[in-house]
Amino acid sequence: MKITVVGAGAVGATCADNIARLELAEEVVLLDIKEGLSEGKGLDMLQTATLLGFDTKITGSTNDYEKTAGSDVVVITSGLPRKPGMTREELIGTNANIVKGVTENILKHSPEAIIIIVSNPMDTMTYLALKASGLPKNRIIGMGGILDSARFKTYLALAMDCPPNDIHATVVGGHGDTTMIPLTRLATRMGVPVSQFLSAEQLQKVAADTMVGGATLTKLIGTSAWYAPGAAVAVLVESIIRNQKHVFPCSVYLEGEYGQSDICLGVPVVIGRNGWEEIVDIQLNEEEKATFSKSADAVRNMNDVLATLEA
Ligand SMILES: NC(=O)c1ccc[n+]([C@@H]2O[C@H](COP(=O)([O-])OP(=O)(O)OC[C@H]3O[C@@H](n4cnc5c(N)ncnc54)[C@H](O)[C@@H]3O)[C@@H](O)[C@H]2O)c1
Ligand SMILES: O=C(O)C[C@H](O)C(=O)O
Repeated sequence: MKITVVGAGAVGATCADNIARLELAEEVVLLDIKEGLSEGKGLDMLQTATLLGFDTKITGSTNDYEKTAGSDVVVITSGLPRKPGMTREELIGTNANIVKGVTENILKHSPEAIIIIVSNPMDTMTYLALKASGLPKNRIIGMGGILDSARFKTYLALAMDCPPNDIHATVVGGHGDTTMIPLTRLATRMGVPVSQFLSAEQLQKVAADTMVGGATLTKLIGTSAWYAPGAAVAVLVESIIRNQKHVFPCSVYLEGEYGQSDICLGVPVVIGRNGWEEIVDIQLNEEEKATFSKSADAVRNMNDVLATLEA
């Protein structure tokens, strides 16, 4: 197996590091436009192999797509991150061109690849990659919901003072400060509804903290997060490579599911060797359906901006 990560910045390098440690492929290629960055970070990572005991070749590449040829999975993280006070949506002007160009270059050398989109605004970048590539819909996956769900579980665990791994909870909808939907009603602590442990006010605060989880970190760090995003990508790649069939919330192309069409939005999907293989219907209640529909409207408005950029 061969996996390429495009963008050797904070998120891309963390993805590559996790993927190498998990030995998900014989070779991981890290590509960036900044001269020497991916070669340097790749070599640094490779020098952890004897310390951490993994056996993955790591190749750096300054914009040479020949080196990515024959990749089974490609993760696109190239593009600007937001600064404190910004929304992810404000990145569209710069990142749309980057994501489109990278997608085209990747496919010239890896026509069979499954592509994971990380660059923001992620749902719109996923839609753009799908339209620009013409690939079958199951091979384009936007990563956001896995990260948002990890944050949701973390905040729930902190509020209940319990281990995060005892929590099952999911976030659907868009990967935006106002578009993501933490499904509080369905969250459980080992199968017991979290409402049995937390008041309505506490649950509301957990949901609100989850929604601005990325903004909170951006304010603290000065740029956006990378440890949890890198780990979230790695578990997604692992489910593909090892055909694990995990159900993860991912941004995928909807054709009537959840009442939406011609849009990429976060819903639970089965992830296996073919990419996303099936959409799982959560059976949202009326209130959740209305929130999902509002989230879709906001993402669709962003998708409409793409046409103005191309003009
Ligand atoms: N979907 C998510 O859950 C999620 C999570 C975290 C970050 N992000 C997004 O991921 C992106 C990257 O974040 P980061 O913190 O790693 O930023 P970063 O600035 O650290 O790294 C981005 C890298 O992309 C490179 N790049 C730019 N144009 C390129 C091109 N045409 N080809 C190859 N490389 C190119 C840059 O040189 C840079 O090294 C941002 O858009 C950020 O908003 C998304
Ligand atoms: O918050 C951001 O801008 C980056 C990313 O989408 C995140 O949620 O960490």
